[in-house]
Amino acid sequence: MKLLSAAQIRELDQATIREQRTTSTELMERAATAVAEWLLSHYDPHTATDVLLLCGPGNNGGDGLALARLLYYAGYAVRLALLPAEKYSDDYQHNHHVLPKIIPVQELATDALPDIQPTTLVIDALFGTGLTRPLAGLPADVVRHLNASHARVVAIDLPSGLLADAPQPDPEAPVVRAAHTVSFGLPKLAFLLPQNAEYVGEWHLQDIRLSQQFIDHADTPWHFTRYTKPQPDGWAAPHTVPQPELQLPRRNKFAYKNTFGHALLLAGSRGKVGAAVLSSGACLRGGVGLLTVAVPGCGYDIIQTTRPEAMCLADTQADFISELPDLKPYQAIGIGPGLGQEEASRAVLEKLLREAQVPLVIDADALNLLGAHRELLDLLPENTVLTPHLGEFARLTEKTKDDYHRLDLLRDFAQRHRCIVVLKGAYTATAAPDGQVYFNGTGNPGMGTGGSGDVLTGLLLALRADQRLDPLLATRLAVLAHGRAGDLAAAHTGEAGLLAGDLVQHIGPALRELEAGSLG
Ligand SMILES: NC(=O)C1=CN([C@@H]2O[C@H](COP(=O)(O)OP(=O)(O)OC[C@H]3O[C@@H](n4cnc5c(N)ncnc54)[C@H](O)[C@@H]3O)[C@@H](O)[C@H]2O)[C@@H](O)CC1
Ligand SMILES: [K+]
Repeated sequence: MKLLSAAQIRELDQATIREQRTTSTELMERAATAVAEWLLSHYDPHTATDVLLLCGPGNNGGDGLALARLLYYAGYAVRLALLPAEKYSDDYQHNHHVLPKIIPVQELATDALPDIQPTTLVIDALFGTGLTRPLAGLPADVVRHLNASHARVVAIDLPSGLLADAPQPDPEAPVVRAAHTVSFGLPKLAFLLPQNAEYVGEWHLQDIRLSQQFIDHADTPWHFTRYTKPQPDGWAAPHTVPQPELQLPRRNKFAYKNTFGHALLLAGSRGKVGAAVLSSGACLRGGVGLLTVAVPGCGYDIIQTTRPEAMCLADTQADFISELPDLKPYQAIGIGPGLGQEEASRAVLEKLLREAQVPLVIDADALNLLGAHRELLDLLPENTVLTPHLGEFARLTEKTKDDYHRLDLLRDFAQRHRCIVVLKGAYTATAAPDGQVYFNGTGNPGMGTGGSGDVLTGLLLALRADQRLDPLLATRLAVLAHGRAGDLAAAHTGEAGLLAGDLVQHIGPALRELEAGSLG
């Protein structure tokens, strides 16, 4: 799904009103109803006995007023605290007018801040996408007062004070720290950045039937991919059932090994042969046709024993890789997991970049070598996939000011070097050579464990060797399936107990779920 800017979201609201011949008041009612439904399914009216709605003067505040009415009728004990302003939006005024008179209303002032107890459920409807400047004065006092309480906060659309699509111009200005943010239709770019996690909390999307036509035509570089269960095809389901965004094509009954390619993995050094074991396991589970693993001499017995399905080439050096094998047999080549940074290994990487005629996947120490020898970046073949974590990415580019700056650098890097960059993190961001960026929605914090990246490299290598997939689809599928494997694994092990080896075990089931027409 696309991520739109605050300006595009305003246009989207207007387009929805025009296209559906409805009114902004009705759209606000839909929005408030959607939030009320979310609250009803999360907080019982009998236990949430003190619900305080903080409302600003615009449509976000209007949502809050409409919500107060709906919650009152649903049996919640609600009270309102309103920010005074010179001007209120029309729909704010309408919803103020139709508010049941029995609901207590307080006008906010610096010396009249609301009573907030740890047991109060606070709905933040101060500001949404219409925020134009950092909070100051009374609104800032209200937000500081709220953040100092131990109350649970649910933000409508956006935590107040946060911009939907840009960094905070004033880092000193306060932003509401919400436990949950309930937003409409599409996620906002701000939700996906680590620097905003403390404000956004968990975010949830409620469908309010915003214009799909407008969304389809909207121009944006930002996309979000989440796992959706595929619908069965054939007789069981009509064509009208939406299929997931990303699908792995089913294997043709007459397909043979060549379709799935012969991959070469260069990995491992003394003390880090485990990286080669994990990565090769992931490549095999990723469905590669044939796999050859090149390791230093010390890794030969290990690979032959742990991965009998793979062929193994032993380097003449015992401790690190110093030789590039003949590249002719291979349809895709991966390099980096546990490689080390010996000069001989750097020379192998350089030779590979100069000679390779097939897709490359570059990870870990191979990225560190690129960072230390930036002149090698000019040799990257088009559509090479690089998989840095934040630290490795910083070594390839420059020190970043904030998460937005990092995204700019990411897009710029992918465009300049005509490659695909997978920036690993909570919402792994894949940047394509055309500057489009795809955030991934699968995965969990348990995957922040040694070897998890090696598994992604192996899986990516398998999908890049698959002759049926284009480079970007292969990369996005690998990232989605890697996260999904993590989620399936964590269901058994818990997040803390998750090991990279568990990811390998769950790649098969994750890929099966992503197969076109699969019953999941
Ligand atoms: N437009 C629509 O049709 C819909 C809008 N919706 C809601 O409307 C919100 C956007 O509404 P608005 O565009 O009215 O904007 P907001 O309600 O987010 O804020 C705008 C108001 O805040 C004031 N303001 C902005 N920055 C300020 C600051 N730093 N300090 C003090 N005052 C400030 C503005 O002067 C204006 O009065 C969305 O986030 C969403 O919650 C939903 O009801 C869905 C439909
Ligand atoms: K809000």
